[in-house]
Amino acid sequence: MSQDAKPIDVAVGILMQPNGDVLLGQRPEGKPYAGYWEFPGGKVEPGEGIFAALQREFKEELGIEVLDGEPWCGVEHVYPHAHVRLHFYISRQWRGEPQSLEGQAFAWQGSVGVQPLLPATIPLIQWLDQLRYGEPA
Ligand SMILES: Nc1nc2c([nH]c(=O)n2[C@@H]2O[C@H](COP(=O)(O)OP(=O)(O)OP(=O)(O)O)[C@@H](O)[C@H]2O)c(=O)[nH]1
Repeated sequence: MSQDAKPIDVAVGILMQPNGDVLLGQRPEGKPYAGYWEFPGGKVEPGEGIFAALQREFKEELGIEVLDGEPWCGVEHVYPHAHVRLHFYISRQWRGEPQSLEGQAFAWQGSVGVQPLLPATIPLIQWLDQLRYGEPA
């Protein structure tokens, strides 16, 4: 895909437990960057709201019903395969336990230790630590 192509909107959810742990998933085989860790989510479909897309992706990938979400930050990144505009939400309320419906690994993490992370997601980890633990930049 050309780097000038219109960015693709992607809805991404950070499920946060009361103790600050967050859920990450590993990209399954067959997708670009397979094996890399990411926050769950996926592309927004035409005519779909971003939060609605997030709810759909969590249902499809993890069997979770996301009940609320606060828009947190946006990140644009140009990959060789796509120019993406990521919309990160923080959610503290959901229903259900994560299940690996697409065969992917997932993990709850305090200080995020899984690697490798998708390049556009790397800066988020430090911002998240600042949000959760008030660490200086
Ligand atoms: N879910 C998610 N996607 C991310 C993150 N960071 C990041 O760069 N992305 C990028 O956003 C895009 C998400 O697309 P995807 O391929 O996972 O979406 P999808 O599940 O709708 O895929 P599909 O086209 O196979 O149905 C990918 O280009 C991925 O590299 C992240 O933390 N979470």
